[in-house]
Amino acid sequence: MPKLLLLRHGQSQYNQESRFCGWINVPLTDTGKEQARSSAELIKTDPLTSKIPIHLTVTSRLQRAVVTSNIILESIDRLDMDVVKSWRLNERHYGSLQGLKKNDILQKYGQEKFMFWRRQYNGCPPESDVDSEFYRDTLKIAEFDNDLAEHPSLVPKCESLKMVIKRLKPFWENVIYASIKEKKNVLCVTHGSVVRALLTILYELSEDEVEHLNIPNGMPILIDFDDSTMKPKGNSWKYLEPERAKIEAERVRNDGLHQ
Ligand SMILES: O=C(O)[C@H](O)COP(=O)(O)O
Repeated sequence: MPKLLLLRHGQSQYNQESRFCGWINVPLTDTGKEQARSSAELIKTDPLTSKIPIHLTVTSRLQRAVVTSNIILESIDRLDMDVVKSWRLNERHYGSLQGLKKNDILQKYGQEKFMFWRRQYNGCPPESDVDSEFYRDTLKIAEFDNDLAEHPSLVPKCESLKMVIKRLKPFWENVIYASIKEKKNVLCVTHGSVVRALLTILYELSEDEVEHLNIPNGMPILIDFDDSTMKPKGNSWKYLEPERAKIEAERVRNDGLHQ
């Protein structure tokens, strides 16, 4: 039964500072690195995953995900593994909110608008100013990711979850799902919005269901695929640590709500 191990990167500098991050290429904090090591430990020891050979790792172009995957691969002694990196696994582009403190945006625009931008399926933040310092990392990724360099019209200035699903689908079909169909196990280390987007694709979540989904840092999710239908088994995904994931997801939901 092929498997997908899916997780959000460990805590980043902007997670710690409660700032909108998107495509700004901030590093992991020490806590984030520790979370990556704990994820690896869990993958190595949990009876559901300890015997599973991982065949392919996929991650984004942002260092918080790349470093999380490197730490995991080093900890499970699989630095030899093929790793595919793509902008299509990048966090949702948070437009002109990138770099700003979440609570400042809440105070300025109110909770309804704040949560619309953070969680609604069609919630697209205002566009980035392409000359601003907060757009520099976007331009750098656009230059060095071949796929994006060849399709400059795809470089985002802001994104809703709906837009993330659209740009993610080709990578899902051609890389992740293509490997799963060959009975390979895939590790995908990505970002909160991309995990939400993948779960929406896999479980056909409604706009309302995905609006209430919050993804904690560094907590592996296991998805088994049925050998004959090649669809996810059961009607939901499994966190390796479900109780802790619930608590941490609530913390993510409340990010920025208090000063
Ligand atoms: O890009 C970001 O700011 C975070 O990684 C996700 O933030 P959110 O939980 O506010 O969407």
